[in-house]
This record gives sequence, structure tokens and C-alpha cells, in this order.
Amino acid sequence: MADTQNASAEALIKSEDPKHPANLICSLCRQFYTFGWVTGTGGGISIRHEDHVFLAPSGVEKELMQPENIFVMDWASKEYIRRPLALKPSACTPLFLAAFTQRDARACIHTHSQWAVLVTLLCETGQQGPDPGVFAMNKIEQIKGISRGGAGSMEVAEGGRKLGNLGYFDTMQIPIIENTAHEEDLRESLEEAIVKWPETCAVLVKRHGVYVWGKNVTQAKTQAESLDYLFQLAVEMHKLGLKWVS
Ligand SMILES: CSCCC(=O)C(=O)COP(=O)(O)O
Ligand SMILES: [Zn+2]
Repeated sequence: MADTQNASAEALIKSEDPKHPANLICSLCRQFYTFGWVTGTGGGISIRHEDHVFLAPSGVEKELMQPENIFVMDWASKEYIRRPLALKPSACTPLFLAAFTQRDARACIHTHSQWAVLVTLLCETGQQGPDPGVFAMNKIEQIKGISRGGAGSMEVAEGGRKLGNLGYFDTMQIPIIENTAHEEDLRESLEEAIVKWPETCAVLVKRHGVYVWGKNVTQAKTQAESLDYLFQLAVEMHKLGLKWVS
């Protein structure tokens, strides 16, 4: 579809329901802006709902978006069925699709939070652990806000692996991938990280930010909030000479 003149395409983003994905993407981005997550057009959120994927445009002030600006993709064919004129879909689209496809996630948030960026820089120094490719933390209550297995809702996965949320004495491990010149070029390494770290619900991108997903919008949002809290705490602990993992 070349434009948005089609009435059925328009109906996909018109709703009085504040929980409709087109409305929710706009209201959440306004909230994320106040957290410093989508500053200067960076970051965003995508929602997979029924047969559709709802996506923001690229390079726009995410806190000012309106439902009319939202792209809608057909999940089965991956073709756009609503394309706002003169806009391009978010460059994060291949990354959001990776979380939807590989983890059956229904929402994926990308933040440019400074806490996420700082954690990747601190991991790079090797002072908190031997592996600069992972952010690890334990014995902090907020870790319980993070699920095992990303979007999975079952308590036990195939092979007997435990799911549900992490416990206080579990060690949370979030993989870190290298940044690339263009957002869409992160896709391959993000997909590899998702395979290599079956328990993760997030991937940090060095000197860039973080991708966090969930089985629904609420889980993606609360996990992104818990992680941002833990990233900030980690930075403050590091300043005090404290270790993240004991
Ligand atoms: C200053 S933002 C640089 C691009 C980026 O990292 C990002 O997350 C935004 O991508 P979008 O295409 O959604 O604007
Ligand atoms: Zn980004």
C-alpha cells in the first residue's frame, strides 16, 4: 500500500481506547521521554497485536507522535498495510521483529537511557567482571522484576529449564553487543545474542542503549523500568567501589 488513503488501513489506528496499540505507543513514548529514554528522536517501542505490528516512524520526536503517524505491518507477510506519507518506519524495526519472532514477544522497547550506556562503558573496563560482553548482577531485590526466558510465561520450559522471574540469589545476566553505524545493522548480533542467552529478556548495545521485550506491553515496560533502576544502581555502586555480583 503506497499511502494512507485506504479507509480500512485508517481504521487500524483509530480508536477511543487508550490501550489500543496506536494510542499506547504515543502515550508511552511521552512517558519514556520524561525518563530520558527517547531523547532526541532515539529509542521507541513497537507492539505486536493480533495479526499486526505497530511501529513508530524514524527520526521523529517520539514524544510528539500521534496515532496518524503510526505504521502498521501485517505480521504474516511482513508487508506494510498502513504507511504514513513522507515518513519512514523506525530503523529499529528489524530488531523489534527479532524479539517478536525469536521470543514470541508482543512488545519491545528500545531506550537510549544514559544508565544503560554507562553500564556498557563500565563493563568495557573489565573492573566489574572478567567478561566485558555481559552485565551481571545479583542480591538486589529489583532483580525479581526480571523474567527468565524473556517473553515465556510457562513456569518450566522444554528440557526442564526453570522459567518465571529471577530470584534474589539468581545472577541476572544481560548480554552486550557492539554498536554499528546504522541501527538496522544490529540485527544479526542481536539475533545471535538472543540465541546464545536463552534466559535474557534484554540486550544492551555498547555506547548506545538497550532493547527489552516482554510477553505483553506491561511486562516489557516493567522490565525496562526494573533494568533502568538496576543500571543506575550499578553506576552508583561502581562510584562507591562496590561490586555488582557477590
Ligand atoms: C539520535 S537517534 C539515532 C538512531 C537510533 O539509535 C534510534 O534508536 C532511533 O531510530 P528511529 O529510526 O526509530 O528514529
Ligand atoms: Zn537506538
